[in-house]
Formats: sequence, C-alpha cells, structure tokens
Amino acid sequence: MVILEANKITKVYGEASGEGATTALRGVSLSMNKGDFIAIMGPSGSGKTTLLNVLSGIDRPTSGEVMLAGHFISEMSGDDLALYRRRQLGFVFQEFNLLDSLTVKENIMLPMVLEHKSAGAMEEKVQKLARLFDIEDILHKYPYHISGGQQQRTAVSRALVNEPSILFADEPTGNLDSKSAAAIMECFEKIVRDLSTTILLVTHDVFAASYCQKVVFIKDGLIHSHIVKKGTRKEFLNQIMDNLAVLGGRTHDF
Ligand SMILES: Nc1ncnc2c1ncn2[C@@H]1O[C@H](COP(=O)(O)OP(=O)(O)OP(=O)(O)O)[C@@H](O)[C@H]1O
Repeated sequence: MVILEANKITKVYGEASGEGATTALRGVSLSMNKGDFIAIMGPSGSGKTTLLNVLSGIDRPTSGEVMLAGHFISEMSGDDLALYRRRQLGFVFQEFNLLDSLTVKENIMLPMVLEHKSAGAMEEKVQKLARLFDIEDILHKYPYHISGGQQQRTAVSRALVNEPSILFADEPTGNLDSKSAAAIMECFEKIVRDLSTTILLVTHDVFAASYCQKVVFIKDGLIHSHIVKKGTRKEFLNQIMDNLAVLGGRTHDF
C-alpha cells in the first residue's frame, strides 16, 4: 500500500527570479509503502530538511505534487492541511519539544485530548505506548526530571498516539548520547516490525541510518543514489560510509 508519493518536487526559497533565490530541491521523486523505514542522508545544505518539510506539509513545494495516504497535500488549503497534519502525521525533532508544564503522561495524551478522545481510550493508548517504549515508570514525572533519551521516547510516543499514517523524524538522535540513540532506533525498528509503522527520517548519523531498511542520498537538491539493507546492520553501516565518501564533502558535514 502506497503511503507517500512525491513527484518532481522543486523548492526555491525567495523570489524565483530574484537575486537572493536559493534552489533547495531540483526535482525529487520518492515513493514509500506502508511499513517502509527510510533515512535521507546528504551533505549539509543538500536539501534534506527542506525535503522532509515539503513531504510532510510543513512547507509547500514550488512545483510538483505530494500525495500522502491518498490525499494530495500540495493542493490542500492551509486549514485543511493543518488538521490533516495533526490527525494523520507524526513528527519527531532533534529538540524533544515536550511541554514542561505537563507530565510525561499528559504530554503523550495531548494529541488525543485535541481530538476529544475518551478518557478510557487515552489511558489504554498511553499504557500501551509506555510499555513499548519502556517509560511506564516515569509517566508521572515532568520532562525536566527525566533523561534526554526518556524525553525523546516520550516525544515518539506522543507522535504515535493518534496512529499516524507516517512518522517524520528530523535528526531524532541529534541530541542523544550513543546509548540513548541506539534505544530510540531500536524503538523505531520495533514499531516498524510490530505495528507496520512507516518512518521517514533525516539524519547525519550513520549509526542511526544503519537501522533503516533503505538510505536515500541527496546532493545539491537531487537524489543521488540509494542503498537497501541486505545483510547485517554493521555491514549496512559500512556500506553507508562508503556511499557518503563517494558523495563527497567533509566527513563532519554528514
Ligand atoms: N527558509 C529558508 N530560506 C532561504 N533558504 C533556505 C531556507 N531553508 C533552507 N534554505 C537553503 O536551502 C538549502 C537546503 O537547506 P536544508 O536545510 O534543506 O539542507 P540540509 O541538507 O537539511 O542541511 P543541514 O544538514 O545543514 O541541516 C540550503 O542552501 C539552505 O541555505
């Protein structure tokens, strides 16, 4: 089942004919099926975040179409799109973006509260996600009393609470130590395997990308190449490094 279909996406920031115009995407096409787990990698400034923002309706393409779960989001009005994003899409960012005045449990429930779900349904959902992400013991705590890894696992639970068609993650391990990063990526693997969640993530982190099924490399606003995991995660990690070396740029650009 096709979840995401992007066709010849371009994105120009500023007046297209003006002096300050920047062409961030030059005709990107991408397709994802239910249960796909894909990372986008590329040098700094290659257009990764722009692509994620356009595919998820945070930003609009200059030209091209984006279809998400059967809807052409590039044609939706602002209000419809905002509602669609809230109901159908999940987001995780480098900054955990939790509300400090709410407990872990209340943070996770928030998207369900906005949808006026019943108390029983919310409780059941929170318990299920808390078990899955090993945060059952901290549900009553506030974000500033838990670790970065626990905050990100809370943020992922919140992103999944309304059962989104797809989860978009921009540098989800960017603020985490390697152990917490591994925990998050293992959570992603688990939800892809057990719940058939569809995940698209942007990352500089080769280790994080090695958990994905496929890595798409972009350079100068165009898809340069892609690789699909066939062997072990370690083998895939080495393959990703080789591809990044071919892509060019300094190692710390990735
Ligand atoms: N709001 C904006 N206005 C103008 N130009 C922008 C804007 N956002 C991004 N750009 C430009 O578009 C290009 C692609 O940027 P983008 O942030 O998508 O790259 P990236 O691959 O995510 O980079 P990084 O890895 O450094 O986060 C860059 O040249 C950037 O300077």
